[in-house]
Amino acid sequence: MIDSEKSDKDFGYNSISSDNDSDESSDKTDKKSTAGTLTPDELTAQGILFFIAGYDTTSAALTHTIYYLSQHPECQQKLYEELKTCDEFTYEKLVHLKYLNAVINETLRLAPSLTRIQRECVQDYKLGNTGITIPKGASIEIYPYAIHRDPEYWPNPNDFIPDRFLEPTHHPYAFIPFGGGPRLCIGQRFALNEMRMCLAKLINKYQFDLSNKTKLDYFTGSLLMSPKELLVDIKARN
Ligand code: HEM
Repeated sequence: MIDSEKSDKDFGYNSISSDNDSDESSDKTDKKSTAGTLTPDELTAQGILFFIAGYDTTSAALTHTIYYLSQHPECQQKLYEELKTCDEFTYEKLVHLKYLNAVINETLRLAPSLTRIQRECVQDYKLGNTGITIPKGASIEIYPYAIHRDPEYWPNPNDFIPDRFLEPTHHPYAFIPFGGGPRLCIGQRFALNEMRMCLAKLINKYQFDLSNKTKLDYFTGSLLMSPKELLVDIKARN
């Protein structure tokens, strides 16, 4: 869906933490890595990033999916019916379940785990015919949350309507839960597989309903849309 073949230069910007500047923020005493190697600081940073980027994002997305499905029992039923048509839950089979994928996409549209993507402009860049020039050095903040709810691209933008992803016609950059360009989320495929498997197993066995304790509160002060907890009623299906 996203043209990740395009280079950042096509858009006039580079990722903030590009290879060239990655050493600037690290301890001056830390040895610079040479091509093909990582310093201990870089290894630690990558390890921490994988925990934050790889765990919290997916758990937030799964929490939101259960929340929306509890709010919309008709969508949950439709998903359950689709799952019943699948003889075994394998990655290969789940990837073809259209409604399951639509539910996940619609969840990531309404609640993109990462609300903000950052870039730094590396050269003056004219923004089409808008008359706006982004100056070199400017920090660029891209808000998937706002783009995903723009009524210009999404009719009834605040409503949970998985069907809109069955035959999607949206502009590719109107849906960017995993970012875009060369720094697109490296874990996108893994995360989607993980979510498909987890949801298939959960919805196949259990029914989730809103309870009078259901309330979505978020941890604040982070880039992540990270729910504190989700209390819902759970019934085992027969
Ligand atoms: C639903 C789950 C996930 C969402 C919504 C998500 C979203 C994102 C977004 C928006 C970015 C920034 C992309 C950009 O700057 O253009 C990103 C980067 C990244 N993600 Fe994910 N992510 C998810 C799961 C994962 C998983 C499972 C992993 C690892 C196993 C992962 C690893 C990373 C890493 C390492 C980066 C930095 C890539 C770079 O700067 O080159 N993410 N993710």
